Amino acid sequence: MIRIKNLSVAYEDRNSNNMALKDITLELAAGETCAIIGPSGCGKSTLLKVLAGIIKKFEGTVEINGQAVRPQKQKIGFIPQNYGLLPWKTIYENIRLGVKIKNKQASDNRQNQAAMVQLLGLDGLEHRYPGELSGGQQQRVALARAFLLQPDLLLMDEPFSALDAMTREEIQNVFLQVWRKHSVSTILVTHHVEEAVYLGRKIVILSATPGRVSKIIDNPLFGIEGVRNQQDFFRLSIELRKMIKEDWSK
Ligand SMILES: Nc1ncnc2c1ncn2[C@@H]1O[C@H](COP(=O)(O)OP(=O)(O)OP(=O)(O)O)[C@@H](O)[C@H]1O
Repeated sequence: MIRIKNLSVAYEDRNSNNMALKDITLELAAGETCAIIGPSGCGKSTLLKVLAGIIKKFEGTVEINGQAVRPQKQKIGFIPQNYGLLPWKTIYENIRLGVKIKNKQASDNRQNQAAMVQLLGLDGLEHRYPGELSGGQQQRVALARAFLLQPDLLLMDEPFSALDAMTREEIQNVFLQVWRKHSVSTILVTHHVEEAVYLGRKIVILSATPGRVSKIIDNPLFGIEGVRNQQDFFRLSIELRKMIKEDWSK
């Protein structure tokens, strides 16, 4: 369970306080996915950084499974916009990085790793370097690394934004396939309404700077096989787009 209560974050500039997030309250049940959508600069990345334990100075409470955020104790997977792969390490080493840091007896995980490599279609690429892979393949490596860690919480910051439309759809499906198997609690930041409807069990709309929660939508279409081609999917996407337009023009 992820519990955020009255979270406010301000960046200290030389002369003033720059409020990035204001009074955010949000709960996410274990194994749930949540898509965050908000205008540029409203504090989405800031929210992920608080949850990842990178930003430690804030007001309010943030708990992962009943405990304050402590990345040394909890397993938090973070996929940044550029995938966060180390260019000087092979794909094999990159995938192992998370478990290697967290679990000293990482040898137990070799079987899991082989299964994950197969699930994500990375067979045969293990000895290459990130620079020798396509964007979509690098995204798969980042997902394999995050899922292998079996994190308490997975954070993804616009992870599919650099991909072309077809690859994006394919990787979204890969994400859902792996998520179904491992049910990892996931918070995903996106600028795409359809992506929010496809991947978010909960959809959170944030208002313009400083980010506040404008709406939380329980998405009835999440996880339905083939939903992307159904009328309901288009209808909800249009409704959501309308809500967002109204909210952001306030
Ligand atoms: N290190 C920092 N110091 C001062 N201000 C910052 C810092 N990082 C972010 N900000 C400011 O905080 C606000 C929120 O930034 P953040 O990156 O969280 O927004 P975002 O919603 O992720 O934006 P985008 O959608 O454009 O990526 C912005 O006004 C930004 O200028």
